[in-house]
Formats: sequence, structure tokens, C-alpha cells
Amino acid sequence: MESVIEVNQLVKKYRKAEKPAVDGISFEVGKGEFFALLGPNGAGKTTTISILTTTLTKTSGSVRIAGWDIEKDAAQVRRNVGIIFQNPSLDLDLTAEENIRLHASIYGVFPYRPLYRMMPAAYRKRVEELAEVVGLRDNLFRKTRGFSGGMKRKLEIMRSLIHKPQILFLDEPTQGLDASARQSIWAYLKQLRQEENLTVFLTTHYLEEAEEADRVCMVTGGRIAVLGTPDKIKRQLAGPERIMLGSEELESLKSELDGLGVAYEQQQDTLAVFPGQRSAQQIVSGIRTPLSRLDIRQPTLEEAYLSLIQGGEAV
Ligand SMILES: Nc1ncnc2c1ncn2[C@@H]1O[C@H](COP(=O)(O)OP(=O)(O)OP(=O)(O)O)[C@@H](O)[C@H]1O
Repeated sequence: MESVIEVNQLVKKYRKAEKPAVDGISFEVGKGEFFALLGPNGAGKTTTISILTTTLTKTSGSVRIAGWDIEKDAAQVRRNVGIIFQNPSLDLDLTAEENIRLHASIYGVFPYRPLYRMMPAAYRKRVEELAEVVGLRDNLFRKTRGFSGGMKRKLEIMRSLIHKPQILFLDEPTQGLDASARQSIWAYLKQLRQEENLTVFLTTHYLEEAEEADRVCMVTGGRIAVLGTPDKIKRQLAGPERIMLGSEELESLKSELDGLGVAYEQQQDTLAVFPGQRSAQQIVSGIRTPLSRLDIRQPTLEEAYLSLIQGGEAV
């Protein structure tokens, strides 16, 4: 897969800081990929995303975005990325559309005209398409001061996509939004990824959002602790799947499991069985004791994340 983000041995040491906020990280993100950067407070996520979007200078290392060097070709990098930061940065005295128009002309995507109807047809078409998908069509010409948090976020997403960037950077984009606003923003981003092959680079504290990612990179203390698909991370950090067994005759079940030589752990009236090299089917077919519960539980990303931050050290 073609890489659109290439980060090599990136280091950022703030002035007067004792140790680097970002301490030699390297990774690549492929075109169209959904990549999530996850980590506890102070891990270095905002620092990393700020360097990648040219709003902060690095100490050392190299970064290429859409093939362009973030320092030598900063203008081209900016043309190819859309950015949504933690704090909304809309002008509340302008209408939704005016906010977008201003942004589009600052970026040099469309020339500024004082009225919407005087803007080029291509601009109006893009605005209307985006407004339709995010569901802001009826509010496009209203002042943003009265917008809810969710509406403001949707407008920011529209604004960040007006110049058809290849990569969208989102720094905790759904912070402070309710579950339904979060869900509709994610549904919209999914649609864009499918329709425009957009690459999405996300930092988040919401683990269920990272669960949807193609790959997750967990950072702690400015270093990569683990990088891979959510499935790989779960297996690596939270251990393998468990078979959850319940029975009215728990003692008999335990002695059968002992006889089969499989490891298990009692959790109240349920036994969590660790299948090891065997399949769940092989284990269950060796059991005669009647079962009242049988299910297979995968570790969640939440469990993986907790085991990482409690463990503290890089895996
Ligand atoms: N402008 C700054 N000057 C000095 N140190 C800073 C500055 N910005 C961040 N830091 C430090 O760099 C480290 C990484 O911070 P950063 O904001 O990148 O982490 P984060 O993972 O985004 O955290 P959060 O989830 O809380 O946003 C922290 O120790 C922080 O205190």
C-alpha cells in the first residue's frame, strides 16, 4: 500500500523540558487507512499531530506527508491535509458558510467573493454536498453562535474537507460530544473514507473509536508501546480469548477440566478457561458435565489499554 504518512525517528524536546515529549517514534500510514494514536494524558499525541500538520517544529527526525517534507514543503503539506483540533476555532459572528468561505480563501482553494452566490460553482457544489452529508443543510446560512457542540464539530469537519485533502487529522474530535453526535460524525467519516479514499489520522481517549481503526498505535512517555491492528493489540496486551463456562455442577466441571489439562480461573460462578493451543470446540467436546453457560470472550481494546498503562513500560 502506498504510504501517505512517513515518520522516521521523530523527536520533540520542548525547551527546558527534562525529557523529550516525543522520543524517537517511527511509523507509516497507508493511503485510505484509518490510523488511531492512543495513549494516556501527556503521552505525546498532540505534540505528534501538531508536528505532522506543520503547526509545531520538530527537534530531529524526518516526516513526509503525501510525499512532501513537512519543513521544506510545508505549503504543499498544508494543501494536502485537513485538520480538526481539540478546541473549535470557528468565528461565531459569521454564518456556517462564511466560516467555510473564509477558510477556503485563506487556503487559496477558491478566490474570496463577498456573497455566496458570487462564489465559483465548484465551491457551491462542494459546500452543498458536504452540508448534505453532515446534515447541516438547513443551517448553512445561520450564524454559528447558536450552534450546539455537535453542529460546530460537523461544521469544522466540513471546513477541513473543503479543499479535498488526502489526509484528515483529528485531535480528539468528539471530546465533549454526546453519544448520538459522536455516532453521526463517525458514520459521516466512514462514508467519506469509502467515497474519497480519505486517510484518517485520529487521536482519541475513546477506545471504542479506536476499535474501528485499521491500525492502532499506543504511545506512552513519547514512545511507541505497541502498534498493530486492534485484534493484534488485544491479543498481545490482554492475552488470548477465554471460554466462559457455567454449570450447576461446578466441582465436576473443574475436575473434568483438570483431567483435560487446561488452565482456568474461577470468576464467581463461572469458569474462564484459557484454551492455549487447543480450539474451543476441542475443549467443549471433551466435557460431559451439563453446562448452563457457554460463550467465548475476546479481550477488549479497553483491557489492552489498561494493561498497557498499568504496566507502564513499553511492550
Ligand atoms: N508547549 C509545551 N511546552 C513544554 N512542554 C509541553 C508543551 N506541550 C506539551 N508539553 C509536554 O509534553 C508532553 C506531551 O504532551 P502532549 O500534549 O503531546 O500529550 P498528549 O498525549 O496529547 O496528552 P493529552 O491526552 O492530555 O492531550 C507532556 O509531558 C506535556 O506536559
